[in-house]
Amino acid sequence: MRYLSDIIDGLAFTELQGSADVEISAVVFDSRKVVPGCMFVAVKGTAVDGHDYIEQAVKDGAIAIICEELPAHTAAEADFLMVADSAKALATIAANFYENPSTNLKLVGVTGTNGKTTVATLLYKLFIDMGYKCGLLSTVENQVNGRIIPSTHTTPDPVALNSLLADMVNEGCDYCFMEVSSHAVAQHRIDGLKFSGAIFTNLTHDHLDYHKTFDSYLKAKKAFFDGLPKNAFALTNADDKNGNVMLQNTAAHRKSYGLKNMADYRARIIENQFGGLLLNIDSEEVWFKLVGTFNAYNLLAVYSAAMLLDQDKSKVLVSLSKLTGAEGRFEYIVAPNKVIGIVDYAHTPDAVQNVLSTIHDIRKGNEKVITILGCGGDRDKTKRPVMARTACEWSDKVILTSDNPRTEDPAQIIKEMEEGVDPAFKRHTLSIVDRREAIKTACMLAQPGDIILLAGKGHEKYQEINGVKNHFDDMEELQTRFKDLN
Ligand SMILES: CC(=O)N[C@H]1[C@@H](OP(=O)(O)OP(=O)(O)OC[C@H]2O[C@@H](n3ccc(=O)[nH]c3=O)[C@H](O)[C@@H]2O)O[C@H](CO)[C@@H](O)[C@@H]1O[C@H](C)C(=O)N[C@@H](C)C(=O)N[C@H](CCC(=O)O)C(=O)O
Ligand SMILES: Nc1ncnc2c1ncn2[C@@H]1O[C@H](COP(=O)(O)OP(=O)(O)OP(=O)(O)O)[C@@H](O)[C@H]1O
Ligand SMILES: N[C@H](CCC[C@H](N)C(=O)O)C(=O)O
Ligand SMILES: [Mg+2]
Repeated sequence: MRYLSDIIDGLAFTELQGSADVEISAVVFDSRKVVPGCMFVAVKGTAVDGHDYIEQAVKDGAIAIICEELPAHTAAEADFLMVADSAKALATIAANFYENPSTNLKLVGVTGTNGKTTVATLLYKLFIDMGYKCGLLSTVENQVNGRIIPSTHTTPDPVALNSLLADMVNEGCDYCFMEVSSHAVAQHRIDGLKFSGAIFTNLTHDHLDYHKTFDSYLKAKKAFFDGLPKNAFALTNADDKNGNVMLQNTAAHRKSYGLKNMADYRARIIENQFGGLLLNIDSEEVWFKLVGTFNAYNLLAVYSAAMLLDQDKSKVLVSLSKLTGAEGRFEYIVAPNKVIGIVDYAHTPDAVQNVLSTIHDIRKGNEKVITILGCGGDRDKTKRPVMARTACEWSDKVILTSDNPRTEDPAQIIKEMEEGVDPAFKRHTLSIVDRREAIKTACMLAQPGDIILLAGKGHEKYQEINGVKNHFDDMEELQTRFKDLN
C-alpha cells in the first residue's frame, strides 16, 4: 500500500479537492481497470479522452483523480488533482508508486527505426552470459532474469513499465535493457525513468501516420537523448545521417560507433556469409553468428555499450561471438530440395532493402530471390508503395500479400503497395491476399537453391484481422511447406 502523498511526490498540481492523505491501492489510466481505492489518471488519447470516464471511475471506486480539467461535477468521494499534462504526470506517479525502480538498477534504452529489438536482446543475452541478473523489455517479449512475460508493446505504458522494473529490482537484477519507441517518447511513457545509457541505431522512414513529418519523428527520438542525466552515456551511430543530432543537446557523455566515419568505437567487415560475420572490431578479429551489414552495426552498438558499462573487452567478445539474434530476425531454414527460407521482421523500406541486399551479398551464385511482403493496416500508408518498390528492385519475383490488415481492407492495402511497382516489373509480381496461400505459391515456384524471403511479421504468432488475432506463424508455415519440397 502506498500513500497519496508518496505517489504525488515531485508532481506540480494546481488544485486539490480533498486533502486527506489516503492509501492508494493501484494507479490506473483506463476506467475499465479501476479497482476500489485506486487513483485514476485521465489521459487525453488519440482515440478518446480519458476525462470522459472520470465519473465512471469514481463510481467504480477510484478515490483520487488526476486530470487536466475538472469535470462539471466533482464527486465528494474522491480527491481531484489538476495537472498541466496528465500523460507526464502518469509517468511520475507510476514511478513513485513502484518506488522509482529505475534508480535501483542500470537501465539502458535503445532507440531508432530498426535494430532496437536486436540490440536490446543481444545486450540482455550478453550480460546474462557474463553472469549478471538482467531484465529485458522488447517487442518480442519481456524478461525478468529468464522469466518471460509476454509483451503487448515495444515500450510498455508507464504503469506496466515501472511494475516490470520493480519486479526486476525485487529479483536482484543489475541491469535492464529496453527498447524506447518514438511513440513511447511522444506519449511520455518513459518520463519517470532514470537511464544509465541510451543507444541510437538509425533513423529512416516509418510511423509518419503518427508523427506526421520526418522532422517530428526525429525530434521524438532526440527528446530521449535530451532527457538523459549527465552521468549516463549517449551512444550514437556515427554513420547515420542523424546520428549527431541525437547528441546535440544531451547532458550525457557523448560516444559514437561506426563502420565508415570517425567514431569512438569502430569495426570493419572482413567476411559476410550465411554462416555469420567476421569483423575486425576495436582491432580484434572475431566471428559472429549474425548475418549482414546491418547486424555489424547492431553488434558494434552492443560491444560499445558493454565497454561503456565497464565490461572486460575479451570476455565481451567471447560471449558475443556465441550469441544468436532475436527471434524472427533473419532466421532461416533449408528444405530437403535446398530451397532456403528466411523469416525476417523487415517492415520498413530501409529494413526491406537491408535484408535483401544482405541476401544478395551472401548468396553463392545466381539463385533466384522470391520475396513475400505485406504492409500493416492502421499504420503509415506512405511506406506501402516504397516497400513494394524496394522489394521489386532487389528480388526476382515478389508476392504482395497481407501483413496485419487490422481494421483496413487487405485488398486495398495491396493496391496501395502495387502503386510502387515499376510497370516493367509487373509480370514478376503476384498479389495474393491470403498470406498462407502466398507462402504456398512461393514454395511451388522456388527451384532448388532459390531463396524465399518472408518479410514483415518475424516473431509474431498471429495475424490481426478486424480486431481478432488469429494464430499465424511465418516460420511454422514455412516449415510445413518445406517438408514437401523434395
Ligand atoms: C497510437 C498509440 O500509440 N496509442 C497508444 C495510446 O492509446 P490512445 O492514446 O489511443 O488511447 P485512447 O484509446 O485514445 O484512450 C485515451 C485514454 O482513455 C482511457 N480510456 C479509454 C476507454 C475507456 O473506456 N476508458 C478509459 O479510461 C484509455 O485508457 C487512455 O488512457 O496509449 C495506450 C496506453 O499506453 C497504448 O496502449 C496505445 O497503443 C496502441 C494500442 C498502439 O497500437 N500503439 C502502437 C502504435 C505503438 O505504441 N507502437 C510502438 C512501437 C512502434 C515501433 O516498434 O517502432 C510501441 O511502443 O509499441
Ligand atoms: N541496424 C539495423 N539497420 C537497418 N535495418 C535493421 C537493423 N537491424 C535490424 N534491421 C532490420 O529491421 C528488422 C527489425 O529489426 P528489429 O526488430 O531489431 O528492429 P526494431 O527497431 O526493434 O523494430 P520495431 O520498431 O518493430 O520494434 C530486422 O528484421 C531487419 O530486417
Ligand atoms: N512496431 C511496429 C511493428 C510492425 C509489424 C508489422 N507486422 C505490422 O503489423 O505492421 C508497429 O507497430 O508499427
Ligand atoms: Mg522492436
